Amino acid sequence: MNAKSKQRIVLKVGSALIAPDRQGCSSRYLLAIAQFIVRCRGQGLQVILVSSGSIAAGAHRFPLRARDNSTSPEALLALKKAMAAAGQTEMMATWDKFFDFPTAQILLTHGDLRDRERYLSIRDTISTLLEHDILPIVNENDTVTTDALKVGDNDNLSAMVAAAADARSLVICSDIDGLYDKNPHLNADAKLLPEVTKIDGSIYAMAGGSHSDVGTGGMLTKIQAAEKAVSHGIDTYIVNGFKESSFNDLLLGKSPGTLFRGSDTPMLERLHWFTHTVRAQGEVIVATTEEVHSAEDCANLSSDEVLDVKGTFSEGDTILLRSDDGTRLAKARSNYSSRLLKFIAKQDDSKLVDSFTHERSLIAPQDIALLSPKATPMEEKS
Ligand SMILES: Nc1ncnc2c1ncn2[C@@H]1O[C@H](COP(=O)(O)OP(=O)(O)O)[C@@H](O)[C@H]1O
Ligand SMILES: N[C@@H](CCC(=O)OP(=O)(O)O)C(=O)O
Repeated sequence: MNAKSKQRIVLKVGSALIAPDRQGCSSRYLLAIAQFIVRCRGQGLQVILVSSGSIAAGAHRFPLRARDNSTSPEALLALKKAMAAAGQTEMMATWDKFFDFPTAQILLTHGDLRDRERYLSIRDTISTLLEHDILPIVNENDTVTTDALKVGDNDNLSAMVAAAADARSLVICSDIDGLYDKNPHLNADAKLLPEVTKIDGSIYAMAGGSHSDVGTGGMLTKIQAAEKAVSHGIDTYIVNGFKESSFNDLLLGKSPGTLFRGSDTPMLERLHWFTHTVRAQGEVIVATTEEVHSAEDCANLSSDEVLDVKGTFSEGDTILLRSDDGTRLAKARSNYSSRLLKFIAKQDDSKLVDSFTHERSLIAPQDIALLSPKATPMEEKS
């Protein structure tokens, strides 16, 4: 990590702040956020903005269709994508008006981030923009995404971007003060957690979904994002973006909401990308947990240890290694397609198996990430 990139901050802004009334973009909350960005840059920080809100901002362009209850799910999805396309330009124009420095639009899908070559290209572009004092504004490319291609929410996207940019901190601006021990919209006695030192099942259990009709994911996706970011050494804040005081506090070095402190022992860059950004396209079931203890065990997996192959994947795709009792063991890259792997695993003829595997192991040794046995929702999503 070079010293310069440690000065980077990623700011994620939720839809409710962009278009609070679904009547196009509003400067009501964005002014304070824009001032925060200007002041961060004034302090020598490089800022990357991850801005949600294209759908919320574009909704008012489709008043009749959006209110029509008879619209099919397919037509609704097409409508959302059209709203995103129309709203994205409006949102970029709105942000642009606040600044006397240039902004640049970056639209990404998960398909871009999980491909190593494209990922590295995204990283280079972000760095080049920052070196030229241009503010990158990132959003998911909602118009082209499908279920298989999308990240699905901008909390996780912002953590992936923060890791790619090697940021020092990630600030997630929401419509609430931070993470509470239970959903405060449903529980009057909910308490705010000022700091979370360890993200485990008990933290995920506190998170509920979104109550608004513009937010995506609620607290669950924010915790997933924090888990991704802290393992990269990135301090992650969830703050209330409606309150100007949140930004004043942050500038004074105070945490106005919930802080998840970045790990002192961050994962290696490629391993982090593989663990937290790439998703598995299929599963390989092995006989017992005992067989996979280390990355070396994975790399040496033999065909008779493979019990089953699930899903359809190609050579070079990422797979999840699971034991037959369901334990998640590792994420790894397969050297074989699912069809060929199934065929090899079924063979009793060891000579035939050897003819396939003597030059190439089943699992590619350079990309293996061991997983903790207790799956968290973050891992289930990866
Ligand atoms: N434990 C919790 N603490 C705080 N908010 C929670 C919790 N569980 C669920 N929520 C919901 O998450 C919402 C914030 O997420 P979301 O609606 O997706 O907004 P954003 O647009 O900021 O991403 C809160 O307003 C609240 O309704
Ligand atoms: N990409 C979508 C936003 C998705 C999203 O995560 O929204 P939010 O929960 O408001 O941050 C859009 O621009 O409308």
